[in-house]
Amino acid sequence: MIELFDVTKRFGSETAVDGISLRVEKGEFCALVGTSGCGKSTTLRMINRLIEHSEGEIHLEGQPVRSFNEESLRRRIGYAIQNTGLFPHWTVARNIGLVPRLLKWPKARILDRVEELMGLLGLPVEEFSRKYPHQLSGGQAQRVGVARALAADPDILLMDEPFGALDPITRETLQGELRDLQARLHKTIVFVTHDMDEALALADRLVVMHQGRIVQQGRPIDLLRNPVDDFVESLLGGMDRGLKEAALTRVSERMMSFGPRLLASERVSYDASLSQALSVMLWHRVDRLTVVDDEDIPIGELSLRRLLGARSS
Ligand SMILES: Nc1ncnc2c1ncn2[C@@H]1O[C@H](COP(=O)(O)OP(=O)(O)OP(=O)(O)O)[C@@H](O)[C@H]1O
Repeated sequence: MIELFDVTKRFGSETAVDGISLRVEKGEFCALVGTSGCGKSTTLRMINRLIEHSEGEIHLEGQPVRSFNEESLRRRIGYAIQNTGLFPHWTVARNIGLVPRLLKWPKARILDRVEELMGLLGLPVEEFSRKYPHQLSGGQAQRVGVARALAADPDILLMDEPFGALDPITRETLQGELRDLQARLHKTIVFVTHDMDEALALADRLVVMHQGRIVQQGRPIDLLRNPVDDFVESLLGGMDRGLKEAALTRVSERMMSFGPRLLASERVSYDASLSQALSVMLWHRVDRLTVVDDEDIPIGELSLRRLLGARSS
């Protein structure tokens, strides 16, 4: 668990972070969003003490972060950043093993861990372990960055725009993989991003910052439905909020289980989002879809009325 109590950071006369309080539960995925310069990266870096806070308290598992020495912070907190920060003259394997080496793990254990992580991040050992960062694509380099952040099996992962420089398809793939990793490894993640769709898709808790302060935080769906002011509303997509909300709702939440009836001509998975279902309806000019399970077996129906939230079909 990470807790910030009334934390302020000043750089000279400038206040970058202004009295913020935040609690990220164990295993929670928290996304920090806001306009450029609002203090997101500074907040992240105060958690692992790359930047020292000026006022307030930051706690990890109930202990002040200042009471941890450098080694135990390295062990507990992984850090991944946009341009990966990989050492250009080190191989992929050596880059991933950085923190375990600093922690003086035995060589064989480091090797095992590096290979395990390369497997986890979809980087075949034979192909990649001896490559250098300049021989990697952007997406591969980001995977190495995430593997390195996970190397010492930290409870906490801090990620600053880790997929920022990637094309939309690679980015979406890595987002999906991060979501799967999170589901399997239950890390506590604080994630900074400029991309609202990325934040909405990944976060359990969304934290909106503006000029060094937190203006609203909560579940993405709650912020979409009840933004506190015009700033939050426009940051969350203004008129597109309805589509963003539909992207967060599964077909299974709105479908009608089958009674005996005619199948609709077009199908959609129970696990698709309402925005995907709406897209299928628009594309095929139909107002009802057959809902299918993972084996493509019909299990229900979604009508446009139900998609829009009406109770009867
Ligand atoms: N080391 C520093 N020295 C002086 N000022 C700094 C330093 N780091 C950040 N700042 C200032 O603090 C404010 C917050 O910066 P920060 O990088 O945290 O914002 P951000 O929300 O992450 O922005 P972006 O989305 O553009 O990365 C900015 O005004 C920035 O200029």
